[in-house]
Amino acid sequence: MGYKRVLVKFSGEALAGENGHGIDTKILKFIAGEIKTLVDAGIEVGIVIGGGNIIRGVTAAADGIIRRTSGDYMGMLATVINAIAMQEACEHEGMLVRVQSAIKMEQIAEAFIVRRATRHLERGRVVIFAAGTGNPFFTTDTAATLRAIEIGAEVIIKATKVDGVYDKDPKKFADAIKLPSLGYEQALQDHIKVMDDTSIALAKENKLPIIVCDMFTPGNLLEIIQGNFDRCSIVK
Ligand SMILES: Nc1ncnc2c1ncn2[C@@H]1O[C@H](COP(=O)(O)OP(=O)(O)OP(=O)(O)O)[C@@H](O)[C@H]1O
Ligand SMILES: O=c1ccn([C@@H]2O[C@H](COP(=O)(O)O)[C@@H](O)[C@H]2O)c(=O)[nH]1
Repeated sequence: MGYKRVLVKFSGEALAGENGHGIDTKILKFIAGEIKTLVDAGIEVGIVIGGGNIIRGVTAAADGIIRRTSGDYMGMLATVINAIAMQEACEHEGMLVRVQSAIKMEQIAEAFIVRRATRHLERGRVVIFAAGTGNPFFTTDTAATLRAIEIGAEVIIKATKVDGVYDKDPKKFADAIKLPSLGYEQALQDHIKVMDDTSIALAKENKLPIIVCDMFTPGNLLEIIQGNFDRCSIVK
């Protein structure tokens, strides 16, 4: 068993590394190396990267000076910055990469066209989907789930700072218990937070399994995609 076409959503926040903001090129290089192991294994890879290392709409709008919609567009632009950085890092590792943006910006990225994206994937190119869904009030988790469904990915993998889904936030509670496998309904009822409810509902409706794993464990992504679920959680 194993997957042939996957969508991996990487944490934007984690790109910042120890700086706490911006982009740490050592982390970019590490992630590109992990993506290369998938491409070398013949897996078709779509990618979404968050924007939390630069700006989130909710935070930008917190004191009422910036409107939420503007903050969200700023957040979507942040994901384009991350996508371009990741494209560079992947090309540096020798991969063929295309960035497709949900907001038109023809000088720096292709527009998102699903048929074109799938053609790139068939040809072994990594496709990075930028600018989220192109709409405010959504997140890159939802954008990643949407793109996964559109391109016919067999799974969405949320590669983040925790190694799975817990009964409560493990970054806040030392006694949090890991849940290796859970149903969509439970994930929605418990508001697991590691993925937002909109993305879980969309995945549920389209029977798309969600895997949550640690993005910093070398070899983790390939192992999971090849069918070893020991070091992750699966929502299905
Ligand atoms: N039930 C839970 N199980 C696991 N992690 C949880 C849970 N509840 C909250 N979290 C938190 O969710 C975080 C991951 O999701 P979040 O979308 O916030 O981060 P991200 O992957 O860095 O996203 P972005 O790309 O927007 O920066 C984890 O770092 C963890 O602290
Ligand atoms: O479809 C989308 C996706 C994202 N946004 C905004 O961008 C930021 C960054 O994305 P994260 O998922 O938080 O990493 C997000 O906070 C939103 O403000 C959006 O509006 N629509």
